Amino acid sequence: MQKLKVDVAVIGAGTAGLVAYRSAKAQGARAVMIEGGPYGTTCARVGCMPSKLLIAAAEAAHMIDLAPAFGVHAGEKRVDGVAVMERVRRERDRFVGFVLEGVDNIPDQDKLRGYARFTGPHTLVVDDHTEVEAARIVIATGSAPTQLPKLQDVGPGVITSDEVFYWQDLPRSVAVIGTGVIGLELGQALTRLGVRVSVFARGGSVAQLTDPVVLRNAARVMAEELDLHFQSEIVGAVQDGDEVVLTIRQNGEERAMRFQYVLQAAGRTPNVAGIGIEQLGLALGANGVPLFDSRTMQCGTSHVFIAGDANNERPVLPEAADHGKIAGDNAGRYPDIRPGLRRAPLTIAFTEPNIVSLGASYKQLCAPGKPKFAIGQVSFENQGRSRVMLQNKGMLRVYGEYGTGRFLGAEMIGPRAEHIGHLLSWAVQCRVTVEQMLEMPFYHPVVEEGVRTALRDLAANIARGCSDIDPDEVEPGT
Ligand SMILES: Cc1cc2nc3c(=O)[nH]c(=O)nc-3n(C[C@H](O)[C@H](O)[C@H](O)COP(=O)(O)OP(=O)(O)OC[C@H]3O[C@@H](n4cnc5c(N)ncnc54)[C@H](O)[C@@H]3O)c2cc1C
Ligand SMILES: NC(=O)c1ccc[n+]([C@@H]2O[C@H](COP(=O)([O-])OP(=O)(O)OC[C@H]3O[C@@H](n4cnc5c(N)ncnc54)[C@H](O)[C@@H]3O)[C@@H](O)[C@H]2O)c1
Repeated sequence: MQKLKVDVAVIGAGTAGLVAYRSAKAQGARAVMIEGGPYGTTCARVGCMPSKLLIAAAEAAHMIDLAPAFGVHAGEKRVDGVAVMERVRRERDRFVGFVLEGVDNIPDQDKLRGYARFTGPHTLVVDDHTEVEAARIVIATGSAPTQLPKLQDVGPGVITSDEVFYWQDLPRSVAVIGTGVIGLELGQALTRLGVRVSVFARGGSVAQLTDPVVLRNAARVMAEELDLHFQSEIVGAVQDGDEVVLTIRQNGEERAMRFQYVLQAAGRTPNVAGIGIEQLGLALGANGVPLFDSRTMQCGTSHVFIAGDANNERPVLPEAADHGKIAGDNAGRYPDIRPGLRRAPLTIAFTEPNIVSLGASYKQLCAPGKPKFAIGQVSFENQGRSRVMLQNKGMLRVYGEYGTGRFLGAEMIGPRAEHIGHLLSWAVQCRVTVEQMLEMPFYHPVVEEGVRTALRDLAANIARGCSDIDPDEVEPGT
């Protein structure tokens, strides 16, 4: 077996791992990056980029459906599934190509191919061909789609999002399990592209929303377009030829339905099982993830750091990059550990309307021991510009601190919310007050005028010292 001795070993060459490797090198460390799967990152290969490519095609199809309401008629709509998927794969491969170029530029002696597992606190074995002794280690192993026990070993018709972006054609029908970000983004996109889609949720969650008022609104808005079934339990599934017979229990009644595919979108599990993590002797938290400091990415006081989806803190791309930088810097300059830059939280589901949370969530603000907070809100149903664009759906709720008047966060479903989310998360990070936000420019006619309405409502409630919160609405959603 080949033996290697390094300052820093990074496990995983995804976004977090690549950034961690480069950051450790920049600190002057002798570093090696270990990758067991294909290079190219989850984001570019089977995540952010191909999903947004599919959504872009769906938006084009949707504009044709919407056009007659403006008096514009485009003729008969035809979706060429082969061409749609060919563009998704071609453009995806282009994005992956940029990542591969970056990997090619890393010296060969710094790259190891194979799956790493711990054999001791400082030792890793890679696919039984190399033993690595590392003074410090960064775990950046990402996450994998959660496999539902009721759908195990059914057959080729039960898939995850990983398979979707290798399709050669659009399927006839898909059952989506889960109303999280993946389920709603892909479920809506496929519906708009003419695929028969039904979405099943075991509870009532909608993407990352926790504010019960926004959540109810979002459930209604999404159900206007999607065949959405909340409170549905999977009873079982059987592969029958090229279809899956899926049995669902809803309101005590069982129903069997046929779909070409059943897409599991029930969350992602951090890849920390099966890598010998117990060899590290670290305290483990939920999902077996070592307890770590989210400012330094250090696990306990050890020489081990954890970054990206592997730590399950905020499993989105910008956070993976930030985690990787902090972990790599600290692993490189160990034992000089420093807190790195953490930004205001921001998550965006690229559904239409977009679903966004930023800053402190409603659920976080409702946590035991937290002081009361003020709420302001606006509906986009009669908002000027939203109506002009025929996108007058959804609502925004904004949160502020009594006394200081500081802006704390927001949850929303609404038009252009991906941009409004940025604006508001920057305000959270700048720690401005609601009054200061209202002193900023607002053009006309823009969706941001709706944001101003919500902020005015919030400012008034802060000034009054109380909000009109319905007691039925204080229980945060999930
Ligand atoms: C369908 C989908 C859509 C998404 N859309 C968005 C979006 O729009 N915006 C957004 O911000 N985020 C999005 N995300 C989330 C985003 O893709 C992830 O948060 C991000 O890619 C995580 O990066 P990472 O470096 O932690 O993991 P990865 O990129 O998965 O890297 C982990 C690497 O570790 C390797 N590995 C695992 N175990 C081992 C081992 N034992 N030894 C060696 N190598 C190992 C894996 O092969 C992998 O290459 C999406 C995710 C999905 C699935
Ligand atoms: N736009 C984006 O930023 C984006 C897009 C896609 C994915 N992602 C990332 O990928 C992660 C995974 O996405 P996701 O949609 O799979 O997860 P999610 O956590 O957003 O949603 C999971 C869904 O599955 C349901 N569920 C969980 N366990 C279940 C069970 N046993 N049976 C039935 N349903 C069950 C949940 O109720 C929920 O509706 C997200 O957390 C996000 O970080 C981000």
